[in-house]
Amino acid sequence: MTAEHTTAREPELLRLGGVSVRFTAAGPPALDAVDLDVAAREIVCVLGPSGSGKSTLLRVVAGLQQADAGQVLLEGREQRGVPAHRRGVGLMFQDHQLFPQHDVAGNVAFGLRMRGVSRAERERAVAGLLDLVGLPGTQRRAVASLSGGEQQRVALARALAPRPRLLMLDEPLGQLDRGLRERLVVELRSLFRELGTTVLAVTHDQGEAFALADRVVVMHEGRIAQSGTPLEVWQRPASEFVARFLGFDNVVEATVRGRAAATPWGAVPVPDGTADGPCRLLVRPAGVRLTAAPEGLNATVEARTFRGTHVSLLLEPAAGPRLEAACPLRDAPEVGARVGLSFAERDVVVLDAGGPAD
Ligand SMILES: Nc1ncnc2c1ncn2[C@@H]1O[C@H](COP(=O)(O)OP(=O)(O)OP(=O)(O)O)[C@@H](O)[C@H]1O
Repeated sequence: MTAEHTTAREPELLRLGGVSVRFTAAGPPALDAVDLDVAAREIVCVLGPSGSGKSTLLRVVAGLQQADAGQVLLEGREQRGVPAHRRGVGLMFQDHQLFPQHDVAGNVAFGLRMRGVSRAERERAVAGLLDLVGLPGTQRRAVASLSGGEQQRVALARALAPRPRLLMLDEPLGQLDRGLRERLVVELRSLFRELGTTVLAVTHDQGEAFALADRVVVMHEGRIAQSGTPLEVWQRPASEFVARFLGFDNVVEATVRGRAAATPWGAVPVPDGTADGPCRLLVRPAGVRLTAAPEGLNATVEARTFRGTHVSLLLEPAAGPRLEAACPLRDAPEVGARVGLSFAERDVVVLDAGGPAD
């Protein structure tokens, strides 16, 4: 350990510095000089499309994959050469791999038995953990007799049992149906908060990431495209890639001059302080306001989709590409209706330079 890691400031619980992994000499790296810090008790969710390097990142931290370059530090200590079982990290994978020949207690106690914890202590710990995950008294149940959601909780109890300093979850709720996932994710968050667990989770489901995380890290082609609180990333996607990944498609070329940008949709107001010149611009659907035609930009309603809290409208404007608008239920016009459009500055985001997402 070098001197800079022993200075006054507590080191991050996890620090990745310039971590690269390359599986093939010819292709792009799976991880490309990734820097990432995770503070103690922080819940970080890594989000990204398939193949962006999320699992590889977890595997490097766990010691299941060697980095070709860069450093992994846990509590300030370089982990190169430290085997997976000595890193003090817990892992829970998508297919939770419970041992079918063991009952619930046998599964939860697995890591404790490996560490030589006494039987009485194991029994106490298992009972406590099963209470914690909402499965009290299920010690003797066969894992095959449990529902998917219950098995997921057993897997979680097993991962928590050795009290890992860092808990890593790979698509933790991937197999479960949406309703159960939404409920479990809320439970997980409060459980981690209560225990003060530091969590690094990987998911391709943005709803899950946004509900679980203190901080969301969006990956693209082995690099971190954006890191921020769920609100920051949602409100201010940094690039066109992140915007489109989150499902925002109202992105156009624009030229900013003062407080407005010239776009194919006409003039769009931009936030104060935006630099003059060409850029890519996002208008979040909530910022596309409907007015009575023929005010503003005229458009026809092509489709409407009920989203529970609002209606999503697909609009064909008189000029420029199609637009999505989010509209309150009671105000949603019918398909075929002609409407006028205006744009709300607070939902306009100037995106970082860089080519359009592929
Ligand atoms: N063992 C391996 N050998 C060769 N290539 C690999 C290996 N593991 C991963 N890759 C490649 O590295 C890249 C990153 O893969 P990784 O599994 O980390 O992505 P991911 O974001 O977790 O994807 P998914 O969401 O599909 O699980 C992909 O291009 C993948 O094909």
